[in-house]
Amino acid sequence: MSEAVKPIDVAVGILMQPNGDVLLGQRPEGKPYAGYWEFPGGKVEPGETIFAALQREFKEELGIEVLDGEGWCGVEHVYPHAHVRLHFYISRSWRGEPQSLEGQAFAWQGSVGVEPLLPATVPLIEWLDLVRYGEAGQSS
Ligand SMILES: Nc1nc2c([nH]c(=O)n2[C@H]2C[C@H](O)[C@@H](COP(=O)(O)OP(=O)(O)OP(=O)(O)O)O2)c(=O)[nH]1
Repeated sequence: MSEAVKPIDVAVGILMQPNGDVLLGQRPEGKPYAGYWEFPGGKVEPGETIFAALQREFKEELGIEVLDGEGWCGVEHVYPHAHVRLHFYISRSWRGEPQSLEGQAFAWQGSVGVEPLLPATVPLIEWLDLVRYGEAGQSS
């Protein structure tokens, strides 16, 4: 079973504007979970640091340069297609305007209204609201 398989490291970036809005992208056709929404990112390549992978993915997917990032949390998830270990970073500092270089849709979101989200990302949204808006921002 999958416990013998080494998880695949994935670098995931949450770009956060001063008002708390965050950037989500929609997975393109041809990938597992096509059409699902996610925070931009991708697999870490051999020999690459997580943050370097994050910078490379943002350049490739969105044409922006991530200048700074703070490791936020790690989540492991076993999908039918892969066992992934997600490394989430929050970045408040980047250069350039996101462009859809791989044909994917993307959207800045305050309270996250796009769906469906990738299953491993769903629980993050509630935790993220605590980072963005504090306890007072919790609706229930
Ligand atoms: N980018 C991203 N990936 C996520 C999130 N949540 C989540 O479960 N994942 C999973 C889905 C995938 O199994 C994996 C990311 O791999 P990917 O296939 O998108 O990576 P990649 O762009 O390097 O893909 P490729 O080169 O193989 O085409 O992480 C998330 O919020 N953002």
